[in-house]
Amino acid sequence: CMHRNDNLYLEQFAIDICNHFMTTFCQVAYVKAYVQEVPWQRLHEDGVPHIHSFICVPDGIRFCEAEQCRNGPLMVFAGIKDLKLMKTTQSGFEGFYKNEHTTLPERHDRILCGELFCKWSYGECKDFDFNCIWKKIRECILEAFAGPPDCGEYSPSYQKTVNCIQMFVLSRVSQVSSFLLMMFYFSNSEC
Ligand SMILES: O=c1[nH]c(=O)c2[nH]c(=O)[nH]c2[nH]1
Repeated sequence: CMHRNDNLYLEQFAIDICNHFMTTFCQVAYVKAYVQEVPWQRLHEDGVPHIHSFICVPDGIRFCEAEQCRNGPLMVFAGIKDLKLMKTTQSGFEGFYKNEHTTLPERHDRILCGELFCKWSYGECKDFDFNCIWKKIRECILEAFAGPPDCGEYSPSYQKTVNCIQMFVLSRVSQVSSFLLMMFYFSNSEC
């Protein structure tokens, strides 16, 4: 059980586990440590923090991985999973390739709803402020998905939106050396 504390990184915990197994057992050839946060938030009543009660708010689960082969570099990855997002308007599906088999009509106003999974790598560096970078990437994802709060932004397809998010994150966060983003798209009846 880890407490949310700005000096404590999930990533550091995963790195420590890798180091522990590599240095303690000489027969170990490969270690991979996966750590994920459970998003408990303390309950508040009229602004007063509750002494013992919490609520689980899974609005994007933080996880990380540290991986090492003996004599190889220690690789660190982090990510967000189970992040459900929806746009109630300003979304369509248009401009896709069509031939004689195409039955799907173009749409210019629909609900876009999906679950995002993303994972990025930090390369070999271990001296980043992992908490700050994770928060920044989450903010970039939300900003690129939604657009400005007062007017939003039109999405011509979820593929285009996924691409915009990827470009936005890579342009804003230089510490990321690779970035994978997948969106599991829900049709309207599953939203
Ligand atoms: O944004 C979309 N991309 C698709 O590839 C697709 N396919 C589909 O049926 N609806 C949608 N919407």
